[in-house]
Amino acid sequence: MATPRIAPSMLSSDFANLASEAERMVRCGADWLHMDIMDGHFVPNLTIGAPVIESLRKHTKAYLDCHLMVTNPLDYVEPLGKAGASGFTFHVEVSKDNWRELVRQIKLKGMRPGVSLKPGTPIEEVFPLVEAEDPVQMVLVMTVEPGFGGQKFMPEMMDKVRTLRKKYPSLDIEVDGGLGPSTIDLAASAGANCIVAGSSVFGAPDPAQVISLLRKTVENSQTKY
Ligand SMILES: O=C(CO)[C@@H](O)[C@H](O)COP(=O)(O)O
Repeated sequence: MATPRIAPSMLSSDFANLASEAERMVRCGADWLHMDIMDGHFVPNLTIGAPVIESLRKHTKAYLDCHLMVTNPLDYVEPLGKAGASGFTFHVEVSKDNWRELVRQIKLKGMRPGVSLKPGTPIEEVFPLVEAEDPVQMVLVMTVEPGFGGQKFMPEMMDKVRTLRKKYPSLDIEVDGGLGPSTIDLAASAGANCIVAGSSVFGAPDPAQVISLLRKTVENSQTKY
């Protein structure tokens, strides 16, 4: 069984107070901190890069789950490894020719490799990466178009999660976009165990309560599939 991981998306935090926001999320029960790295090219938004991860690393020991929404992920491996990133999840759409090299480099730099796919990308495209001799260790199924927080969850993406869970019982399957108390049932019952949640956590009067509810829902669902 895959371990439940609740990962608040720091994209919804107050970037001017990133260190204290990170500490607050850890105090509220976050397992991972989800860091959205966007290059303004792969997606129409620009966020943070290795220098910010390096600064944040000085203030927290938390697992920094980096999601690379960038056109050239290979360029980010060395700087992010040095900066102290924990997970490095790249997009399959831009890595068709070099994913083996990417996975190799990510591991070499001490990070955990993951692959992500946009809503329009068929799930079959990630199978070779999970089944490789040197495989990715997580698949991140996007449940919104990547680029911005606060969008509506796409329930039709749950077919992808179900397919993955059936094929790979112990794989880390992460979902990202529009997750919160009203959508977690669908994601958890489909088989997701890593839950990224931005606005539902940061916008809640009691983020700890939301994080706890997300975790309990994942735990309860795991006994049923
Ligand atoms: O990667 C992304 C958006 O591209 C996400 O991580 C969002 O930041 C999630 O935010 P919510 O949909 O939970 O508000």
